[in-house]
Amino acid sequence: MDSNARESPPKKRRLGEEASDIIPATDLFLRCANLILPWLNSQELAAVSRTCKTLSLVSKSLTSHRSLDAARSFENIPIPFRNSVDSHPYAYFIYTPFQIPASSPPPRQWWGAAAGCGSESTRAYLDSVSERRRFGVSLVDESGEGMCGCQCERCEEGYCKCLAFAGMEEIANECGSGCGCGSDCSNRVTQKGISVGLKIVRDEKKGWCLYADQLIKQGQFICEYAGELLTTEEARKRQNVYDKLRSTQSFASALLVIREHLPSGQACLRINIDATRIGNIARFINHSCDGGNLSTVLLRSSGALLPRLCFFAARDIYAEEELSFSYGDVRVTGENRGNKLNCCCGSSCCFGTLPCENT
Ligand SMILES: C[S@@+](CC[C@H](N)C(=O)[O-])C[C@H]1O[C@@H](n2cnc3c(N)ncnc32)[C@H](O)[C@@H]1O
Repeated sequence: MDSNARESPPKKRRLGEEASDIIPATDLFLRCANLILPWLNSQELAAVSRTCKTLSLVSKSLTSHRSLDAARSFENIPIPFRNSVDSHPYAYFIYTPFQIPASSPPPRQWWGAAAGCGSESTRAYLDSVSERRRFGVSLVDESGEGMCGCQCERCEEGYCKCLAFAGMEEIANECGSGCGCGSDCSNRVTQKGISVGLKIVRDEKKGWCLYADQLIKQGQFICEYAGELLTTEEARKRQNVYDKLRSTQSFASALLVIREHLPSGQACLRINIDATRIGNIARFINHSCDGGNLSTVLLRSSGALLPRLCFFAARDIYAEEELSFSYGDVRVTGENRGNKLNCCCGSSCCFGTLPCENT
């Protein structure tokens, strides 16, 4: 027998090891990559993809999956990114469909791969989302015996006679965790998540923008503004950091300060929601000096401590229209911070600068 044609010696097996148990090293490497890479943020993914061809291919596939759904299956329908302006395929942030307490450091989230151990943790989180039914921070104890709420079994859209009779019409607008009606109740429109076609489109001047991807009828619910709930002290700290980042690089923050005037007219509740690191697709809604095409409503489900900022269509909105609202009055709030941003809303009444809150 020719020495070149000699068979290589059989691979040594450990006791009890079957031939079918041996996974080729490349397969094992690929499996590990598919388990680990979906947990990485965009910068980490880019760094890893430069190390070898296999990781570059896995990263490419993850990137294209990520660009197909900013909402990572947390919403009823996917919300894709569209970019014909530069080379950013998607924006990286952690997705939450509702307000959550501030988290430091931000958690990791599985994104971009169809199935695996990470997708199970996403599934568990999704189940807890539907369990909580978007009530927000609650005043109702675990047993469901609410401080407020009703025993209704059926309510009309936008109206529950128990909430009105209890003298709570100014405070609670939707049924919540203390109510007897179920999640199918028609007085829980904003708790059911996003049901209109949307997409996130890149603009040269404004960065990412939220667009309608279908006709949205006047009054239809779009989404709520979800993110981390911050104390005012933490909001001020973060705003300083964001201002500094913005002065050295292109950086878009999404920290919103909301003031709720309570029925007495005297007290004012201040809510700071930061969607910069953890948020939902509302973080892509840009400012328009003419008020835009969205109306904002502070909605509180019965039993909830804090209201939620919800966006509705202020008029019929056509597919391919950008969604926008007014961030505030530029003449009142714009004076205070030096670091002003140019407004590119394009409306005929544009003030030239973006409103900025002195947090
Ligand atoms: C809540 S984010 C909106 C999404 C943002 N465009 C992005 O790329 O992530 C707010 C930031 O968007 C930009 N922006 C919003 N409205 C704008 C406008 N009318 N003109 C220019 N930039 C705008 C500013 O950088 C602002 O700080």
